[in-house]
Amino acid sequence: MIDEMSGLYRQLLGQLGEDPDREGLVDTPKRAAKAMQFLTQGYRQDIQSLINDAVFSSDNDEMVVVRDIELYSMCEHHMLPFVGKCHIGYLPDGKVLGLSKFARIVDMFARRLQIQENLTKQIANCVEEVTGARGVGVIVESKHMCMMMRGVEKQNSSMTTSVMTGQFRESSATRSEFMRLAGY
Ligand SMILES: Nc1nc2c(ncn2[C@@H]2O[C@H](COP(=O)(O)OP(=O)(O)OP(=O)(O)O)[C@@H](O)[C@H]2O)c(=O)[nH]1
Ligand SMILES: [Zn+2]
Repeated sequence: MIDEMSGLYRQLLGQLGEDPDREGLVDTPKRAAKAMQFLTQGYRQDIQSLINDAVFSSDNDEMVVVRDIELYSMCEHHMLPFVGKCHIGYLPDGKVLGLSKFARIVDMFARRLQIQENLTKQIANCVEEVTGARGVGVIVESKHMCMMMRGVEKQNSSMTTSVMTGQFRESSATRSEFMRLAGY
């Protein structure tokens, strides 16, 4: 896969008017292919091995919030990065998830070609499925390079998306508690 992708990057360099054989670029196709593979590794990950049974029984049924998980993804329209943070809250129902797994779930979905709305929903659905929670809230706030480096070239706008399920959707008190704990 790396070799084939390197070939494509080499062609791309040629299309850009570059000389792929000049000193600075000799290893670039391979590096770019490896980088792209890393940035899209979410396609090749499996949720079961990622969670690795790190779901623990607990009789604490109060809200858990993990905030400020940094997020690097790429938009499916331009294949340019969008960068930001994600906050996840859930109401456990007898089971809690290992803390690091929230960040792993975010990365698994972020390292694919995405739109932010779908990414937010996929994270929420996954946390809900894995924990069997009474409700899940996910907020993603990010800046899109396709709006900053090109296109409308707006440097200061950011996009916030949220998905609330179960009790987070039904109860405004639960939602408010989540927003407060997430720092809003
Ligand atoms: N809703 C949403 N839109 C996104 C996201 N990432 C990129 N976009 C938008 O996708 C749209 C694609 O619009 P097109 O008109 O097909 O593409 P374009 O000519 O490159 O658009 P401009 O960016 O306006 O120059 C743009 O409005 C982007 O800002 C995302 O995560 N969510
Ligand atoms: Zn884009």
